Amino acid sequence: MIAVLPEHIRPMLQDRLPDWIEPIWWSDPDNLVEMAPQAEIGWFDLHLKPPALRSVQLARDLRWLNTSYSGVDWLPLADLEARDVLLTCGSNLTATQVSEFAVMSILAFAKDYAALVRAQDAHEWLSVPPGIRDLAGSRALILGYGAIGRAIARALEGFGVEVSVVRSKAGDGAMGPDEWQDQLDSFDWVVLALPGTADTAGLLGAKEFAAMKRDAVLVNFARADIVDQRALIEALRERRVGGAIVDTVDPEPLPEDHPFWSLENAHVTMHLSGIPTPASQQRAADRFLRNCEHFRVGEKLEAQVDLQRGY
Ligand SMILES: NC(=O)c1ccc[n+]([C@@H]2O[C@H](COP(=O)([O-])OP(=O)(O)OC[C@H]3O[C@@H](n4cnc5c(N)ncnc54)[C@H](O)[C@@H]3O)[C@@H](O)[C@H]2O)c1
Ligand SMILES: O=C(O)[C@H](O)CO
Repeated sequence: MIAVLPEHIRPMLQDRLPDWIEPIWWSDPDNLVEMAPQAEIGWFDLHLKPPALRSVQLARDLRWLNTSYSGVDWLPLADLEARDVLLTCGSNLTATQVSEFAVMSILAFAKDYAALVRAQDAHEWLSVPPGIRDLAGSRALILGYGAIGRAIARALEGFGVEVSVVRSKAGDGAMGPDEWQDQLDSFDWVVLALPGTADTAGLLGAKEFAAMKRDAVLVNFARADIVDQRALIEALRERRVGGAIVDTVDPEPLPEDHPFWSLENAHVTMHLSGIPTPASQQRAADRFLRNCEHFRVGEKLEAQVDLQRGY
């Protein structure tokens, strides 16, 4: 069976692929578009890049599509479902690194680490700390309690933060999707770790920012369109919220004159938190090989996306 696979994963896969797989290695977007029509199994990693979508469209023999990305909102899910294509994603492959980025940014915001760096650059000895927030004793609401939400919760709890969580079904101490809105005024950090789906689009807008504590910080390591970007910019300008840490923004990359660059209370982390590292790529390769065995015998695949639900 022909599998069109990424060249950069080749060293981790090559000698371990089962003999029923005939690999074809792609290395750049044009190359992928060219090879896609042959793919029965495809591993396409080109988040938000037009050639990825073109390749999915051209791969008419595709039976299983794999991606290292956790969020699959950029893929034509209804089309894949209509074509009976199985989709596996990168859920849990980068959760620890995303959570490290999230907690780093929260700490940097709390202590105003950027001001320390600026002071050092200016050879200026500060006599008072620029940031006076403590994590210990603060309260965080984490929306989305999957791989990333859980990793962020564990890390924040380690700093003494009191964490409340929301997932798609209430239970085991987690709130359900409609139970958090009227409690927004009790959190210092509102952290998004949700998938981008029809249900989560525009989940936070002017109404939610008005309900948050005036010094609360929105932390978005999920998807930009979960947040009404315009309303967030307005809330930041008018200081109706304390700040925002945004890993994902719309558009990406941000244009030169975008307000997020210059708003003092906005911290931009440039969607870098989930960029694959050698360790996460190794995990991706190992999972792909396990999934080859599941696929061969018709078993459910690891990290298989529910195409109707969208994650
Ligand atoms: N910033 C980055 O670089 C980066 C990296 C990886 C993932 N992500 C984003 O983070 C998302 C979450 O990743 P994950 O691996 O933790 O996913 P996951 O599938 O493990 O967890 C998703 C969680 O969201 C919950 N959820 C879904 N819809 C909900 C709703 N309407 N209300 C409340 N909870 C809901 C689910 O119950 C689950 O707990 C991804 O879909 C992706 O969009 C971003
Ligand atoms: O979903 C993911 O894995 C990251 O956001 C990269 O797109």
